[in-house]
Amino acid sequence: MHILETLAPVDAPQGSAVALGFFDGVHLGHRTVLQSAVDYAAANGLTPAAFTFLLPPGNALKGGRIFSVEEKRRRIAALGVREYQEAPFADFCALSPEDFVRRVLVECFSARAVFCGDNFTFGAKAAGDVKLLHTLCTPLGIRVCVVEMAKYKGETVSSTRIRAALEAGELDEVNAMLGQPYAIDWPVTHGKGIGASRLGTPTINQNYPQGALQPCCGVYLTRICIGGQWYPSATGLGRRPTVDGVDAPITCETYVPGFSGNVYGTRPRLEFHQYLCPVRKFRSLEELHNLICDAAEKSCAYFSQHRA
Ligand SMILES: Cc1cc2nc3c(=O)[nH]c(=O)nc-3n(C[C@H](O)[C@H](O)[C@H](O)COP(=O)(O)O)c2cc1C
Ligand SMILES: Nc1ncnc2c1ncn2[C@@H]1O[C@H](COP(=O)(O)OP(=O)(O)OP(=O)(O)O)[C@@H](O)[C@H]1O
Repeated sequence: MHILETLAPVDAPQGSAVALGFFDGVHLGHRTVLQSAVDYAAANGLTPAAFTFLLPPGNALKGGRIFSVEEKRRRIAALGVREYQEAPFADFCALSPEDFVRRVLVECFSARAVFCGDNFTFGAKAAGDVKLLHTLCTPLGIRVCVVEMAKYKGETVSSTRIRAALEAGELDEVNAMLGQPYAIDWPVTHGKGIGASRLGTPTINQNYPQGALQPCCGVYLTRICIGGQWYPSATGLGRRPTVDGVDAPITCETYVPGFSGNVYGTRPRLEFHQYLCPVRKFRSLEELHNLICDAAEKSCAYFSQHRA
């Protein structure tokens, strides 16, 4: 997938079929939009493309980010999008709906067809809706394809709903709506070294950056990809009441049984598969050690049954 980080013409000599949206989570609905554009492009000799955008970290327009920029790109690339435009929000947010169609769809994408869901809005202050998109695109020979809204348990899937489920610790619901396990890939940082020196369970620390949505604190069964290999693992996300004060920062730490190696500075992918229990204050480090080993055993058992 070719990534353009500015509002500039993409490589689409025969024109493109473009999926439109922010796509945080690349959830079931987003997948339908993106896949429809890819399929339409293949059937009509067009370039499969997506238009999305970057919001500054503190921007609350879309809530906390479900995925890193890289994770979102990875999932969209896997669907077959070839030209991916990720413009800074500030570069186009003041455009009127008419100017959005001209500057973005015509001048950047040479769009022949655009794909979105029923709730898609565009242009300054989200003034344009699907009806206006039809009105503006049809005379220009751009086909507007509105996909059916994806539902889960009878209700529309949305990034907002997935954020709420993540915060509530409803990981099964989250993963069902995403269509793939929730995952992070934050850089590995140094912890206090207690895990390796005093607990016998060294951990990989991947703390959430500003602007990222932090899921419900707790202990999770996870798997982690290091050097191209997946390992069952157990992750503690929370304040570590056993070793830290109550107002210490939240950390995200993963114990990978059987793994030893230096991963500082790398960005391993960590997939969350099951919520196990809340984080607790233990009376001794031994009890904490037992919890971590027990969670790791459960993870190994889980992945020996569920080949992902
Ligand atoms: C699977 C797992 C579960 C954890 N659960 C808890 C917990 O319930 N209570 C707690 O105080 N700390 C918990 N932790 C965090 C540990 O306190 C932390 O990993 C340990 O102190 C090592 O910290 P370090 O990275 O600074 O060396 C957990 C860690 C893991 C990996
Ligand atoms: N459930 C869904 N089914 C089909 N398409 C959807 C669905 N949800 C969103 N879309 C479409 O996917 C594209 C990206 O949408 P957007 O990123 O705004 O997602 P969202 O899930 O509605 O997010 P939020 O909850 O943050 O508003 C848009 O074209 C939108 O219309």
